[in-house]
Amino acid sequence: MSRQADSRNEVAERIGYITRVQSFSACHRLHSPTLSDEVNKRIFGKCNNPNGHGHNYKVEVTVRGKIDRHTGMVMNITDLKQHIEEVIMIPLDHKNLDKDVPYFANVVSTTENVAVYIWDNMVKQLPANLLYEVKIHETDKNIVVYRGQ
Ligand SMILES: Nc1nc2c(c(=O)[nH]1)N=C([C@H](O)[C@H](O)COP(=O)(O)OP(=O)(O)OP(=O)(O)O)CN2
Ligand SMILES: [Zn+2]
Repeated sequence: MSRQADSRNEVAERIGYITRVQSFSACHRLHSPTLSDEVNKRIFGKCNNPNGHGHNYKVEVTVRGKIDRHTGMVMNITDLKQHIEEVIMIPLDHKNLDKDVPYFANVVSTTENVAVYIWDNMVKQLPANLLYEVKIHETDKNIVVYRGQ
């Protein structure tokens, strides 16, 4: 091993990324309380159906941080699983997002806003500066990324 590599092994910090994937099922209706019924129908089309529609969402939660030289981990995935259970599964799985989740009473339940909801709650639970990205597959074709900006 070269001297440079030796010195990197001794002092340099390695940055790693961990992604945990979690699926949940929920229904919703795209409808903005700040727009008329007519405009809602025009903008959201079939997704404004008064009785709603459902998705099998797939969420990817990514954390970024130093690989601890003692544990070999950015964070323990067992802990990440527990946070995902509390932030995603308990409040959102098998729920009507608009009616069961108070946050969406006045916030349109687009996938962008679901990603913001997950980010805002996940960031409260994780150690500072660890959360990197929330990616949601609403369908196989519709994917949203939010990085807290
Ligand atoms: N910017 C956004 N646009 C739309 C969202 C959203 O969350 N953000 N959501 C919807 C609808 O809720 C719905 O998810 C769209 O479903 P659909 O068009 O059926 O999904 P696909 O594109 O995968 O289906 P195809 O019919 O095969 O194209 C709409 N817009
Ligand atoms: Zn939808």
